[in-house]
Amino acid sequence: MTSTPIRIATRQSPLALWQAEFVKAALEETHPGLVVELVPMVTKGDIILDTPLAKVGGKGLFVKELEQAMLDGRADIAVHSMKDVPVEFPEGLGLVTICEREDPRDAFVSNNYASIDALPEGAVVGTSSLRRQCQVRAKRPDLVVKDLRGNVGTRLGKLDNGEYDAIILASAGLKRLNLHDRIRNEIEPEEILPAVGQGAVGIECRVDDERVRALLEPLADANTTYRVLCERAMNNRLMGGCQVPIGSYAEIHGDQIHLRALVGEPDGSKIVSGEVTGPLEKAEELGTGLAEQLLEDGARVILEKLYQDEV
Ligand SMILES: NCc1[nH]cc(CCC(=O)O)c1CC(=O)O
Repeated sequence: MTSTPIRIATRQSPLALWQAEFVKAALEETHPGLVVELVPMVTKGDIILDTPLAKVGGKGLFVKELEQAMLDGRADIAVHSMKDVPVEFPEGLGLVTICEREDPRDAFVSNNYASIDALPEGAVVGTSSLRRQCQVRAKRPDLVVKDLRGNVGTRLGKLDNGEYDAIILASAGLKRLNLHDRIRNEIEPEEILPAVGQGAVGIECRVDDERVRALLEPLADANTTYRVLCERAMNNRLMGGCQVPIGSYAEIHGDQIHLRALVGEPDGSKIVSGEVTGPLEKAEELGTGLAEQLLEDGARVILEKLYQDEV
């Protein structure tokens, strides 16, 4: 079978390349004869590596160039970590496929300590995520949280240099890069709620590209899709980007979906949390409903201060 190749626009970090290769392999396996090519690109987020992301307006920093390539016809799809995908898409593009989720939990990584609880007073924890910072500080106000940027390898290097006593990373990223052995402790959602969509890979394409959409369809995982859409509906109502202290986690039990979520002050001094359970086919309504409840319960005050705008 000869056919036009499918071109995947991708960043060049090891994790981004792993994800693009994963989708390439899945497409080629599902559609024998199909040719899939990677189109490596550099995004603004890759260039501004020294400024804390929260200060440069993290939203979408890593995806704009990939989206432009799809709009210009230089690429057909882009593969994203769902937790980095912004709420809105440019006209003509959409997220059409969500693949099976890897471990959604955060991982505690340290050369000297076994868990957050085991850290001594004043220990330095590396993370640039306000969500992680908020939950770590809420649990252990005595710890010092220090900014930590760069791709997974860079972050591990900074830990090994002794700049931090421990760092927190997504388990999924470490597992994908064959770095499972660096995980000292899988942090359960009860301790730190993961980011919306964490551990799931999603695929974006031109919404009117019927051929590509049909080719992508078999790669979708129904359960992951319900869970991530539920989490994202909650996040969308809160207008959350990756730089807002919002955690959430949806799980499926039979035909029911259970969603937990929280919004906190970055310093952990206040956390508003809640949960909801309901029928799977109502996943998105449940997410929006939980967001409304969180706003009523105090999240509105926290978020309006962060956004300096009405929620
Ligand atoms: N924000 C960066 C990012 N985006 C996705 C992952 C990990 C994999 C995933 O969640 O799918 C990571 C690294 C991390 O947070 O440690």
